[in-house]
Amino acid sequence: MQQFDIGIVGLGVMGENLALNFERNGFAVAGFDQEPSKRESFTARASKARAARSLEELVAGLRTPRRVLIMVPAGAAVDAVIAGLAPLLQAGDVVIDGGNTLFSDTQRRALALEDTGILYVGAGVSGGEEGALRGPALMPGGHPQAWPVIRPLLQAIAAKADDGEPCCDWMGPGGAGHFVKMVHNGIEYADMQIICESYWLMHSLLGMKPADMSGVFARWNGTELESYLIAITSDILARVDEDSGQPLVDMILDTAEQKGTGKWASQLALDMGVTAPTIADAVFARTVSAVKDERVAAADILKGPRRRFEGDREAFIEKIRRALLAAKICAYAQGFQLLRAADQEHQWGLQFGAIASVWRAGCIIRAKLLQDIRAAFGRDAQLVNLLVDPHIAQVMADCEQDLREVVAAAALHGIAVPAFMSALAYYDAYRSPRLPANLLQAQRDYFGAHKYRRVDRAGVFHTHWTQAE
Ligand SMILES: NC(=O)C1=CN([C@@H]2O[C@H](COP(=O)(O)OP(=O)(O)OC[C@H]3O[C@@H](n4cnc5c(N)ncnc54)[C@H](OP(=O)(O)O)[C@@H]3O)[C@@H](O)[C@H]2O)C=CC1
Ligand SMILES: O=C(CO)[C@H](O)[C@H](O)COP(=O)(O)O
Repeated sequence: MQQFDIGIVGLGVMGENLALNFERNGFAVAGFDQEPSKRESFTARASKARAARSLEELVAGLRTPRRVLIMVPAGAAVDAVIAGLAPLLQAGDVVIDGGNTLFSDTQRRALALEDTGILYVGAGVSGGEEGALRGPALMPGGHPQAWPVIRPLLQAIAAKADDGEPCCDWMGPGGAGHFVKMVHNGIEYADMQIICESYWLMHSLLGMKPADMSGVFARWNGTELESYLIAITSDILARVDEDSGQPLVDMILDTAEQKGTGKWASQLALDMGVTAPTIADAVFARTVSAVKDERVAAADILKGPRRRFEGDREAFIEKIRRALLAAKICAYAQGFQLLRAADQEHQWGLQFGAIASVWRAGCIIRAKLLQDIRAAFGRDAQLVNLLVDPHIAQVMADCEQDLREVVAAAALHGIAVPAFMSALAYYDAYRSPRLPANLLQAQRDYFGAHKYRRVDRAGVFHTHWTQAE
């Protein structure tokens, strides 16, 4: 009997919780996982949802047009699931990949399914385990005919912003949904890194203990910085390790891992010629953390300053807060630049205000600041850079001196704050009518006859630099 509204393939952290979310919202759900223990735990947690023993059984139980959500690890597993599903489905059925898939893989898969009439969707899903269960932010994109078929279900399970709007909107055709999610994660990487750098400055420069820093982050969460990541940072810093009795954060090895979305965002920024250094530096901050043994050995060889912090500690904590706000804005500016470039290249018709809207709740980067960002794109939907919106530019003007002082203090005390530094460099470069690229062009022309353009007349020019005048 065809009784299920949606089938979910992959009942791991995300798939199982999304299934329970659909069920709570009144939808009949069937799930399948290749791992029998996952099917059992799913059946145990669900009230009416069923675990199928095969893809055939899953598909046979779905109402038409069938809706199948794939929540397996990105890459080969998605291809394997599609290969299993496609022969079982028919034209008009919808397949949604909700994993963190590279957008070009989504475009490739959509193209491969085109002749079958199966409507393929790549949906960004954010919110982690808790978000999946209680209400994630959803960023679907792909075959436009799929949207009316999946919209009622996705908008029902999505987080709701303060104004009641569901944090789920159609991003555009092709790989638009997965591209938007990748940029979300790039911003997530940068935001996490500047929060870590703030913690590290308070630890290294001010000698603060995690419990005290937890209080600082809790206080900050009552300001313009209010966000999920600031809130969880406060919680994390307050947690005591049951085994050692020490703050748990001090017992965690300082080597960061990553699954690839921040790297893709940085690679694509380079490919598209978009300046996104704070996102890239957040990725590099993870890679340098990962070479722990090298860092420990280098610490005995490489010298740095030995200074103590002298100054007003409370005033410096406030400077860090304001630097964090400025750097966070720079990270968002870079993320939206990336979206803008991709939109121009792929003609997706991305609505930047709607994207900011969707990120207001449910997702990992949810933050009060997104209200301002949404308002900025409301004032000018084609805003060339978030930084030049009048309100955002004023916030930057209010905080830029704090960012400078925090970066300067870090540099003078030998504390690595790469994301803060690159945010400041981005801001200064972007607001500079002149940069030293004139000399760079001359160097390129000198050694490679690459030519340059002049400030006083049109055309391209080459100078025989080694010939006497
Ligand atoms: N965890 C998170 O916070 C978030 C994750 N995501 C993305 O969502 C996707 C899923 O993540 P997550 O739930 O954490 O991953 P998990 O590893 O927890 O779950 C994936 C599940 O899919 C199963 N699976 C793998 N291949 C197949 C297959 N061919 N057929 C059926 N089942 C299969 C796995 O089984 P087995 O264990 O046997 O391999 C596993 O049970 C990923 O792309 C991830 O990046 C997105 C947002 C947040
Ligand atoms: O997509 C997510 C949140 O939005 C996932 O949690 C993702 O795993 C985070 O990336 P990484 O594992 O590389 O830190």
